Amino acid sequence: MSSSAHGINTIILRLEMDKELVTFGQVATAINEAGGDIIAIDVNQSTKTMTTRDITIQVGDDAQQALIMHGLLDLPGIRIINVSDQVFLMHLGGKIETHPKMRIKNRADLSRVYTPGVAKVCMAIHDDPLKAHSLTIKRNTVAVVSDGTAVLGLGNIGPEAAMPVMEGKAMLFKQMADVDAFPICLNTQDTEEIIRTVKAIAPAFGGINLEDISSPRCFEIEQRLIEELDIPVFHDDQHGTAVVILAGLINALKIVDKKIEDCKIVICGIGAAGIACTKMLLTAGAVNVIGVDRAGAIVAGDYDTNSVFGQYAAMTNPYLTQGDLHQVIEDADVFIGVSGPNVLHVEDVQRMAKDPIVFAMANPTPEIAPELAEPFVRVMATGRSDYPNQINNVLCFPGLFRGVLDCRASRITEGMKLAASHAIASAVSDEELNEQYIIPSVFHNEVAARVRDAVIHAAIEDGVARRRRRLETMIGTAYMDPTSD
Ligand SMILES: NC(=O)C1=CN([C@@H]2O[C@H](COP(=O)(O)OP(=O)(O)OC[C@H]3O[C@@H](n4cnc5c(N)ncnc54)[C@H](O)[C@@H]3O)[C@@H](O)[C@H]2O)C=CC1
Ligand SMILES: CC(=O)C(=O)O
Ligand SMILES: [Mg+2]
Repeated sequence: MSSSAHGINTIILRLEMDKELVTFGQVATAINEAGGDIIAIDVNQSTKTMTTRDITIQVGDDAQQALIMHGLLDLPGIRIINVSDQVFLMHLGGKIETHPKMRIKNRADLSRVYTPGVAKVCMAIHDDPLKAHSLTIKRNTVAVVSDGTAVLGLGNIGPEAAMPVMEGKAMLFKQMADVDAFPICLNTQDTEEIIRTVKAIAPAFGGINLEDISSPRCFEIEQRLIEELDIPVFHDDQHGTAVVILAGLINALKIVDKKIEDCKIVICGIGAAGIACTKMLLTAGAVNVIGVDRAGAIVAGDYDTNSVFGQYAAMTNPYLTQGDLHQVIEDADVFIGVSGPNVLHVEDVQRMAKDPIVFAMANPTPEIAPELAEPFVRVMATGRSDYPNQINNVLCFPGLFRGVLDCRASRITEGMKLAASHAIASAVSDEELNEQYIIPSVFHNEVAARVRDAVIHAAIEDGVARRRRRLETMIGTAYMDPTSD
């Protein structure tokens, strides 16, 4: 599936046109009739008989792109020389690179940043390993680790194919919160080997962000790494997503004037994101949460109590509601989808309670297309950037890790996650809050700083902040003071 299958995209067509057989007007009409929007035209080459033009076109999806191509090929005297897709162009050669902080101008500099000078620094860290936090990049680094088993909603596509997502996460870490993140895609899907490998690379990092590792392996991998490492480990798809969902729900419930404890909440997709989201909503006061996976509602008694679904059933579905998604959705106040594409139907949404809230967060294709659901819901959100109300873990992980690195937290507590949710929700003021704006934009310039401050505050309260300098003075300061310890 190409990326243009997932939203508006821009393509550039290089067309060779025989001037005697076809006019540019005919070309433009063919593109417009197929639904394409021409946004730029460049003449690349022109002779008496032939002209080559680059035509930049906005297209809705792959089907529309194919329609445009067919329309053009139906014209006489047209040859399509090349099609370039902006999404692919932006990925050429990867999306990130490393930069040195200073230039080595001469031998004296060389002898300081490298041998022999560097040896002094090595030995200082050898004598006091904590100095690695102030004398190496560890102070500001996060490893974004994936095994490629649950990449977005694309499934087990392997480590190479996971790289573009992990590079994207690294870009976001840097741009949103000045964290230096490294995409690390492992060529193993074995739980023990992943744990061993992450532990082995940990010395270079101040934190570990696990990404797109499928459930249930992700639970053990995260738990073991939390126990066995002295830096924070956070599975973004579980907790980052849960933090942002709760933030969105806090604000959406204000709009519909309902209390979380009174709501029937259906969560579809009881994997990494679904389980963490459930736990967070229960902590926030939800009572009637019903989880639905491929085999229908998860009900106590149907599963071994030690299994993942057995443990899930024990904390949810108090009224033992049974059935598939289309049955369970009846009278639900809230639907949260973290499963796969198009599992929720318009008829389901129509049977929800008054003022339904639908968060269809499967990426890249949501559980229901907003165009279909919107006429029947009060608040609609997706995980995507091309619709309003983007509920995406990018609102959490940059600011959260910024806070964690700045206060050198030993781990990430429930209190820190809850604080992050409230910080994100608070970035939408009461005056701004409306059906189309329940969650701040990913580009809201205060979100990462708010999350960072709230996380540091909670880390101090929970006793997990290890920074030696007076921690209180960090809140509200500029990011990271490199001279302080
Ligand atoms: N918007 C956001 O920030 C985020 C969105 N997601 C999306 O949520 C989805 C799940 O992600 P993870 O929890 O990491 O994956 P996962 O693989 O851990 O869990 C997915 C779960 O959904 C279930 N599922 C799949 N198709 C289903 C269907 N038709 N009906 C019911 N259940 C179904 C699977 O059995 C599995 O239990 C993906 O599409 C992912 O892109 C995940 C994390 C963040
Ligand atoms: C956003 C994200 O992390 C996911 O869809 O997996
Ligand atoms: Mg993810």
